[in-house]
Amino acid sequence: MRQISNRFGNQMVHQNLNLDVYRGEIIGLVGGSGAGKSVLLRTAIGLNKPDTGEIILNASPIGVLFQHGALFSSMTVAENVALPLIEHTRLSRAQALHLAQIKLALVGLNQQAGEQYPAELSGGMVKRAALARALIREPDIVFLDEPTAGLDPLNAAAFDRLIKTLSKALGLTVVLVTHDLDTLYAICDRIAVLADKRIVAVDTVAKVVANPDSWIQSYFHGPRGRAAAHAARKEV
Ligand SMILES: Nc1ncnc2c1ncn2[C@@H]1O[C@H](COP(=O)(O)OP(=O)(O)OP(=O)(O)O)[C@@H](O)[C@H]1O
Repeated sequence: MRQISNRFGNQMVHQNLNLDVYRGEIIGLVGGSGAGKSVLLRTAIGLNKPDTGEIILNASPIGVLFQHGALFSSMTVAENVALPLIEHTRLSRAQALHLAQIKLALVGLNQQAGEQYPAELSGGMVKRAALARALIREPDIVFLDEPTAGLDPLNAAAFDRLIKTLSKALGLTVVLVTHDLDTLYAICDRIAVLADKRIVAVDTVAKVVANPDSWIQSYFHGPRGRAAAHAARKEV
């Protein structure tokens, strides 16, 4: 991202923002509520045209997991996962559904789950299904908006592991927006901090945590930040 600016009315959300994402890394984007993380994600994937600047994306296709999973309730889980193939390729419906089952297996969902409707699955299973859909066109890069939001801690940790395993096994680049400090410590190779309309720090977790910026200090060294850091150290 080069010199990105986004303005809504007289509200400037991003101003001359720059960020590089490296191939194969998991990079976490953090920032306060309303800092502009979702807008930045939408800009990166082309859903929002920035007022200035450019996105240089050497990847095609891309995969996206939206904040609320966004599966269609009137379709089965497998039909949801197959949809991008049905829309963007010449595969038959049967072929697309077959590939959907394979992707569902990759994220740990069986055939029976594929035949159910989203409302019949648990929150964790819906997230997995949404991830399978994001992966269905074999993207080089996926954008995940708060992937663990709404999951209980055990399911959130399992979903973190799944993202990391898939990223390393498939060489997949992952850009994720998160408020989940455990996710940051557990799976992110680097963290980008969005504050004051730009990326104020981008580095490994250890280096970002040591950054003297006041927002970073209060975010990572508040009670929850300390607990997450402590838990991460214990795991190592
Ligand atoms: N389409 C839009 N029209 C007008 N204002 C918008 C639009 N989209 C976002 N905004 C504003 O841009 C700012 C950044 O919003 P954004 O959703 O990116 O924040 P965020 O960092 O993702 O927040 P959160 O962590 O709470 O999800 C907010 O003040 C929001 O009201």
